[in-house]
Amino acid sequence: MAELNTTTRATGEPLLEVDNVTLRFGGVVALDSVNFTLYRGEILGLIGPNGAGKTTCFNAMTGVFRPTSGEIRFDGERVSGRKRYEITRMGIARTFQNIRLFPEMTALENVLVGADARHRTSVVGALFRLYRVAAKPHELTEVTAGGLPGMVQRLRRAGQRIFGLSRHVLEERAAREKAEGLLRFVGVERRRNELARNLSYGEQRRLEIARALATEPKLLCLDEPAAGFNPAEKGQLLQLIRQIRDTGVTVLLIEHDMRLVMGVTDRIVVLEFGKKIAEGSPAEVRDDPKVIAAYLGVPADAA
Ligand SMILES: Nc1ncnc2c1ncn2[C@@H]1O[C@H](COP(=O)(O)OP(=O)(O)OP(=O)(O)O)[C@@H](O)[C@H]1O
Repeated sequence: MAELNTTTRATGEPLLEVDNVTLRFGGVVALDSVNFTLYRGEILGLIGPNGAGKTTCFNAMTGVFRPTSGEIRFDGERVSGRKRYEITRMGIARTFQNIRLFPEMTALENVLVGADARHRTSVVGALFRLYRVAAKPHELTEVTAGGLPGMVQRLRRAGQRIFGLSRHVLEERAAREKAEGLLRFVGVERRRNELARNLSYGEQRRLEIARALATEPKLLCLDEPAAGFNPAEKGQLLQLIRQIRDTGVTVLLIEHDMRLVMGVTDRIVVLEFGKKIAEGSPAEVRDDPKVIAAYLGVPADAA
């Protein structure tokens, strides 16, 4: 199935380096001296049987857990020890195994929240500021009170507020347009004003991807994005992942569906019991006796 892959667009330049990472939960060694590099522009699959350490690896990359030892570098900078929002701003976004949207917000608002994680001035904050400023009309009508100094001071304050407001309005408008573009990109633009909880399961999964893309990531980590999908939806997801990569975003994919993984990834890293047991092209990994043994549950030398 490797022939289904699009041409590798990786530049050969490392984007994310997992350097000898070990992560323990008490007595459980979830990651055991794991090493791999993700190259800019590639789609890398991270696979392995249940409990192999895939999600823990995502969690270590995105600041949920700190490695017990070893280091993760992104774009040359150390990730380990940074706060989650800092890592988002560095350019790593993710989706979750279990969908984590804001169910009582509209699809569009969910994407705006993603954009907000990135912006210097908060777009969501701007919406609230709009109400606050609109509630103070007396400051403009009383502008002549207090003589010339008071007038100048009030005019300056009003000017600053109006200037600040217009900047926020412009920023909010740009964010809205971008969010609508992302909803269009993932194919749920018709549902933009619908509450997230009313979207179908497949639409919610796509919405999660749009929200992650709104943070303008260099790297998008997808944790089992095809879980619960029918074959047609999996085919559409495969296309979407390729399109995401074609926009210049590097993709790290955890997925149990082998057809999807083999069809869309450029390279694959295989974990088992927290250790990396194989790495290579989809064809190499598919034919690796250690991988076959890990999946079939038989010793490698007997596979
Ligand atoms: N927060 C935690 N506390 C304790 N143990 C944990 C925690 N998270 C994961 N583990 C353990 O670490 C190991 C790796 O789990 P992880 O969820 O990373 O595997 P996975 O490869 O993502 O599995 P799956 O495919 O089932 O999602 C497992 O033994 C798991 O029980």
